[in-house]
Amino acid sequence: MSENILEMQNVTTCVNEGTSEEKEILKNISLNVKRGDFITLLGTNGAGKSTLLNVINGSLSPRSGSLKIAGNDVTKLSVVKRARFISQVFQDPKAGTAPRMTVAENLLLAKRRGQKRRLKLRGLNNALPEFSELTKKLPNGLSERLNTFTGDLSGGQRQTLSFLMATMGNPEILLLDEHTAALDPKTSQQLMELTQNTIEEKQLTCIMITHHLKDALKYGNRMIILKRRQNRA
Ligand SMILES: Nc1ncnc2c1ncn2[C@@H]1O[C@H](COP(=O)(O)OP(=O)(O)OP(=O)(O)O)[C@@H](O)[C@H]1O
Repeated sequence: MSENILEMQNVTTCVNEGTSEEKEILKNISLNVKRGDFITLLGTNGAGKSTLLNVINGSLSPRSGSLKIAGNDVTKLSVVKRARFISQVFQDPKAGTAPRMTVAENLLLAKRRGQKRRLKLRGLNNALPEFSELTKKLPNGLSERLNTFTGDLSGGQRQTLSFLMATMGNPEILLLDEHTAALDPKTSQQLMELTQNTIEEKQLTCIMITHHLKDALKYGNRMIILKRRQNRA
């Protein structure tokens, strides 16, 4: 398959625009991502990797250039509206889940993503067998913690849950921003294996930021290295 799922054309981004602190972060970046690509994104601290993901997820608007996802021009689309195409897992295990909700409640929210919001989490009991099945093969004993508040989970369990929630709806693009970096080596390795298996099984398109060249070479089919611009502070 050679269809481009993401087309980024000459994107330039700027922070603190119009002030003395104005700074260009990305300049004229063009990138085509094919459906099914698993891209690993490397670069030194401050090179602009997270900024690139922020432009894709819509939390940062480009100063110039354009962005298409699945053929739709999303350049001016808000983060919320882009959420039907994109899922992201962040480095911080606290970022992807609601701490005062249980694992099962979080999963139900993820399952109903894009549907009309309801005040009550109806249907939770009916969904429990499905969630039990979904989590059974996952590392960290998550299937034993379905009724635990996510705030009481370990970092590894929480990050595994965030990853499951991000991928259960088969997003067009999965963005991983150093999602294993806060975990111990063994847990990090388990989550990387889960990541690779899920991407393969669901044939997802993924861009993953990592600082580990070994992981970048092992897991991706394409590697991109962002270089920090010399004239930037
Ligand atoms: N809102 C902002 N205001 C000012 N500077 C910013 C802002 N966002 C990013 N930057 C700067 O832009 C540059 C790129 O940041 P970014 O977080 O994208 O880098 P990165 O490659 O992800 O770095 P790291 O590997 O450390 O996470 C950095 O110099 C950062 O300080």
